[in-house]
Amino acid sequence: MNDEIDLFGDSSAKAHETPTMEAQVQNIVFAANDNFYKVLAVKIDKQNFEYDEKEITVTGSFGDVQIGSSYEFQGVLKNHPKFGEQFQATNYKRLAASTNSGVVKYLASDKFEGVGEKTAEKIVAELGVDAIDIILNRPDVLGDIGLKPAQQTTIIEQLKASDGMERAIVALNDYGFGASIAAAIYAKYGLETLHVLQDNPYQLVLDIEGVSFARIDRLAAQREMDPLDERRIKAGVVAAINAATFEKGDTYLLVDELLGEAQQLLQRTRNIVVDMALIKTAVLALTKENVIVAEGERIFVYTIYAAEVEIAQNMLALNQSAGLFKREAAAKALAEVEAANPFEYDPLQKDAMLAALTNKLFILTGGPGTGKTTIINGVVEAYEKLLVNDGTKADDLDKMINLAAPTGRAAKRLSESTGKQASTIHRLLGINGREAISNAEPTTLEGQLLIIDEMSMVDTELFATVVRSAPKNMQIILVGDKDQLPSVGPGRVFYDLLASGMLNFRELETIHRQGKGSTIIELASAVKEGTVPADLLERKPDRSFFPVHMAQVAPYIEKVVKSWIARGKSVRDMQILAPMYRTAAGVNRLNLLGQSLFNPLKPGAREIKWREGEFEFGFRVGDKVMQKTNDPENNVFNGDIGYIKTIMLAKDKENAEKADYMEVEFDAGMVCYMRPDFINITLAYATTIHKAQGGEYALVIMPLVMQFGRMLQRNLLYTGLTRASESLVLLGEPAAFAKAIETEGGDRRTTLQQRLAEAIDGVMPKIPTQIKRDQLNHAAETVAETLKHATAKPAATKTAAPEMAVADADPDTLTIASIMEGRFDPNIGMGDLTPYDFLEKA
Ligand SMILES: Nc1ncnc2c1ncn2[C@@H]1O[C@H](COP(=O)(O)OP(=O)(O)OP(=O)(O)O)[C@@H](O)[C@H]1O
Repeated sequence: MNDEIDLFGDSSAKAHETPTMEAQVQNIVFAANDNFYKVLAVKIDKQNFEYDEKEITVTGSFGDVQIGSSYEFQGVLKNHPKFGEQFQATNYKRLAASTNSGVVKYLASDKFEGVGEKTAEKIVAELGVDAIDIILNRPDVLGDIGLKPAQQTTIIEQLKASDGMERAIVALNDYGFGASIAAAIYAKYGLETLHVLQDNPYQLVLDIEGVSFARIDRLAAQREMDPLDERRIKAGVVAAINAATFEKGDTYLLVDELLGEAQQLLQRTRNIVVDMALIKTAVLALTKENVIVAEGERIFVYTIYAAEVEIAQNMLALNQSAGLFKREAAAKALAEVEAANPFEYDPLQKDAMLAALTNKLFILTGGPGTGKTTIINGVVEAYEKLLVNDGTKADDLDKMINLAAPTGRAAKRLSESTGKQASTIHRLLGINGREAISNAEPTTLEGQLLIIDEMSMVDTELFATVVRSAPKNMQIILVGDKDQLPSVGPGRVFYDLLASGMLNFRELETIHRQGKGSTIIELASAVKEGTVPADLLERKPDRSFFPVHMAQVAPYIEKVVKSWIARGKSVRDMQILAPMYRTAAGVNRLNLLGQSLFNPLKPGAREIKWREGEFEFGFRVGDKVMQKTNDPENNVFNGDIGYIKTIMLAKDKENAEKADYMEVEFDAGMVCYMRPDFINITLAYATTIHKAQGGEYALVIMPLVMQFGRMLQRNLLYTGLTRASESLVLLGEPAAFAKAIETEGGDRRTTLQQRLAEAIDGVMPKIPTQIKRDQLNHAAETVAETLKHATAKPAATKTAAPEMAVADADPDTLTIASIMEGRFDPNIGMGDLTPYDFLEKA
């Protein structure tokens, strides 16, 4: 039954070079319940690689593995830090069963309801060791040997399902899909998986997150699928909307933009000409199939369109219902909580807490140090008191309140500050972050209350999933800082919910954090207000701004870092943040600098040379690194920070596979990386501000130079500097600081506020609304025109940074105008001041 499925005709040739073994499964040590990942204990019959033992652990994506059956496994031998040598299978196939007892055990297992050991023994006695293949080929054989009809049906259906699943997994392994993504694909298509893969692999682009158009296009090209096939054009259109909305954070695209983007994508990946008429036909077909929705000139992916509508409807309905507790009871509980506090809540805080306790929906925003965490704590405590008064047992309280945040790091901080269990939103909803969120089947939340912190980072689709998972009577409190960067994914939910003015919210204004953190917070407030503080360049106990040119950024950071190290401080407590990767003040360059200072290459020490595009560096033991993708199997997620503990080099032949190998220690535990996995980590002495969202560091060093160009935006600057809890070192051009403040970037095109208004008026949009052909014709003309001009335009030239060196400016008389005009020499006024001074006194 298990003929090797060779979709693209190249796997058999590779099989010879790939480490391969035939082995009998002794036991299933672990089977993930939400994907195909399994750990098997096997006894080796034969292998084509060096390995002295007879038994080994095999990991990988497998279907319904049968204990006692023999399989051929292909993959690599790895050295796991905890579990020793393991065979990591990239694919497998079942060989003919080798023992009768194995087949009996399988048929008698609880997969086959109503089939006991006796019946299983009877089947094997009659049909022999090949019983399963015989039944699959000739199902009526079970009747012939006298099984009851119900038993026949159970066995045949279960065997067919398991066989189909196995074929699908083998094919998915062949494509190189990992366990989670394979599970997402199988969850979507079930027994149709093979059919979809063979007939229209482009469907995966539409249905499964993380399956890129380019990847499927490469595979389809190998199969010589027609590049003008309608299925390809449709997938290209959807991929183009997804790419454009993700890049800009908008929830929709204008139709003329879409046609242009789609044409470019479809032409680029196969180097062909795609007629606009074909794309228009595909757009029309997709609107008819409800894959995309057109509303006037705006085109949405259906799931995002529906997500905005759903969020609006749910939020409004929730907002109109009263909370579980009455005002008097809530006030009494709050007074008790406050009495036990070392301080009194300010009036705005009190008001916010009362609103949080007595409304079904409550939204809280505030800058750093205004007491958001304090309010979460107070509300949780008061809520627990109220629940106990209402008869909830103390042991059940934890189940009643869900605390969640969008990233692992933010969840950890929430858990530390509340002393209660907090999880990522994904984990709370039981979704692994790999399947398209619209395909995910989240668990229904339990309990009475859901509090989400760092809400500004939550995107439209994730929040729609939250809303869908929360039972109608669940109270929701959303907490965040609206002035921070919006989510990475499309939308700006938190901002829109607040800006609509239709939902219960409070904004905290009084800064309560005293002492060390205070002038950083003052600076943050000024940035938020859009003003450059007069004391920007003054030295404060906790912050300083060193006015330097781009070329001096690295040498100055070096001084700051050396001083940090000299004071016995650790790399763990500091972070260099920059808005972008390139330039001499960008993340890449500063990572190399950070590495050279914190972890210089010692003579004879190991280093694995690596390259990310133009960025070349080496991984060393001790390096601070960041995970760049979600890896639910190892419990590490995009943005998690770890430290390299072990490096093995291929040339030293220290591991069985004689390969380059690293082990990285994360909070969640040790994770191993082989060369193909190295792209999942990068150096993290410096990171982008986006990646640092939700994190907090004792020291933040942040360069700001005009060369950062478009990235100089107010909310980016604000997010970066509010990551600092004790010390902040800004360095660069004051003009860049001023430009960031002037630029209220991040204006995303979304319709959530419009949907809220429609919901309140009771005129919800009809889903879907179809696009008209004349609208497309008009759009196509615009695109053709734009493209014509675009080809005629010379390549964009970089805008030069404004001249800064005018030597007669005095920092004491610094004005915003002078900064903006560049009438300021960044070096004047530095005198003997060095970063050492700042840090020595801090
Ligand atoms: N009413 C108050 N009186 C005195 N101190 C307060 C008051 N409210 C909060 N604080 C204190 O101010 C500090 C900052 O509060 P909190 O951590 O809750 O702010 P936050 O908004 O969550 O800040 P961040 O976003 O930076 O984490 C804490 O030390 C807290 O104990």
